[in-house]
Amino acid sequence: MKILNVQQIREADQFTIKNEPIASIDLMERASGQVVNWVCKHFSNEHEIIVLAGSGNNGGDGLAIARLLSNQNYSVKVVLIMGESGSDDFEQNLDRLKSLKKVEILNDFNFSNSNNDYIFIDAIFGSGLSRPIEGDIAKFVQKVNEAKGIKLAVDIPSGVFADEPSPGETIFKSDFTLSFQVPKLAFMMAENQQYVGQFEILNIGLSEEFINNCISDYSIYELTKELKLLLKVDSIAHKGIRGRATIIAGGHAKMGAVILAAKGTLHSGIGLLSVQVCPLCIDIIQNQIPEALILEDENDYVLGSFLGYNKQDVLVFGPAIGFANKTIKLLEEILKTFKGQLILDADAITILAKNREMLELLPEGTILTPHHGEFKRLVGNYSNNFEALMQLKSFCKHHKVVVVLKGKFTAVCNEKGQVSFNTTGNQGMAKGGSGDLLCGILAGIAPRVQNPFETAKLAVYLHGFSGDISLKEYGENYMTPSTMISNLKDTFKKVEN
Ligand SMILES: NC(=O)C1=CN([C@@H]2O[C@H](COP(=O)(O)OP(=O)(O)OC[C@H]3O[C@@H](n4cnc5c(N)ncnc54)[C@H](O)[C@@H]3O)[C@@H](O)[C@H]2O)[C@@H](O)CC1
Ligand SMILES: [K+]
Repeated sequence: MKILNVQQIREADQFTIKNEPIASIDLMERASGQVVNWVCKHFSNEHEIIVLAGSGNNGGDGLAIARLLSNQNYSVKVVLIMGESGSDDFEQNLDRLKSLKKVEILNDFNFSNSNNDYIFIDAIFGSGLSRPIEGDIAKFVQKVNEAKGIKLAVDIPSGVFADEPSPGETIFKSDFTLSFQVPKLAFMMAENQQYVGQFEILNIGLSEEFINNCISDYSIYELTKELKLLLKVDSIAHKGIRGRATIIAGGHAKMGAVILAAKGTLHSGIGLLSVQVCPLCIDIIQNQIPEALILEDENDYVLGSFLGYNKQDVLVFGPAIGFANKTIKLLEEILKTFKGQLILDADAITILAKNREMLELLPEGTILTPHHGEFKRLVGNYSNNFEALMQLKSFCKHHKVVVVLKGKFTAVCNEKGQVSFNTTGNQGMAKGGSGDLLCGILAGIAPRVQNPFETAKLAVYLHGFSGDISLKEYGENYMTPSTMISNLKDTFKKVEN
């Protein structure tokens, strides 16, 4: 699903109005109708509806929504935040609403009576927001934010800028945001979560042709039939077709990370798995992962032996591996010689950040999987996710790598600076070991997908999906990366069918 900026969405509106053709007021009616359908589906007409309308087209939507909900027998009140004169479509909808005579139209609202059955619909500002909300409107929005009731934003919460950081201090806090046709970049930024709530994209019939032709660096990942085929192998498959992976992670007393990654790789379809371990840890792996071949390191407590790896399709390096000089040298050697798919995580990323000359050795197409703390070590500090995104794109372009920046909406970026956001996953996954499992899944599918960007997007999706199953099955407290490994079973069933 493509993410478009405000300018592009405006052009898509205009193109649709001209070429469908449809009058602007009728397009507004269609958009409002979709919001009303959604409300009717989710909330009974026992709820009291309060529509907060600005004077632009977002306000126009609000007035149409008020009329249509009233026609569905909801009790509706409208508060005109900016008076009675506004855009053409606003004024036309105000006339329609007045002639309906069923909806009370107010200039202010007494919040003291509001309760949890109230639904406040924010149609104050949409994509036309051009400056922070201030003065009386800000005071009003603050009162709504403090009031009891369900909060629903039309298109975008008032005060949130769609394409850039929102500088204002007063922003409508929604439980649900019902946005038209395409998601907005702001929805993918963790700092906006408290305002956006859960977002839904409503199809209002804007020209698909126009949207397909829009160029955008941003999209939301969706699993398609073609992507599912990436994981299929011939019925005469042998382990070579499924690929060979080696995991170089952990070290003495840090074998948990290795086991989680290794299980992730095995249960994602790898043909042959090898694990490099210190001699003292061989038994642990042989007990826990009987499928794994052991590559014995010559060091007792840290990993440091370069073992060739020339038959390997994919190599994971980093989880809990530490920072011993021998380990750093091993990574350097691998960067210089390994020709397959390299996946670098955790301590490997910190090693690169501290030994910056090694960054220039990164093979093209390497997948790096930092969380924000690790990414900041690589690129320096940033204060919001829009800045992080710019850093992400420039890092990937400069080093010609794929970076998985892990967070609420994990962003996967390729060497062209194209960014795909993932929407599977949940807060129950924010636990130690979750990243190790992701590395494992990446390694498990990489040899079949054979494209680092597609591998990373799909692995992040699968990882989040199994997290979502775990959440349903076990709840956010009980679930662990280990339950997610067992839920890979249903995850792959879904993907395979
Ligand atoms: N035909 C279309 O173009 C469609 C537009 N739609 C709706 O139209 C919205 C965009 O409408 P508009 O472009 O009229 O913009 P808005 O309705 O967001 O508001 C714009 C108005 O508010 C003023 N304004 C902006 N920031 C302000 C601030 N901080 N304080 C005070 N005033 C401020 C602007 O000067 C302008 O007059 C979308 O979000 C969507 O809800 C939908 O009806 C779908 C179809
Ligand atoms: K709004």
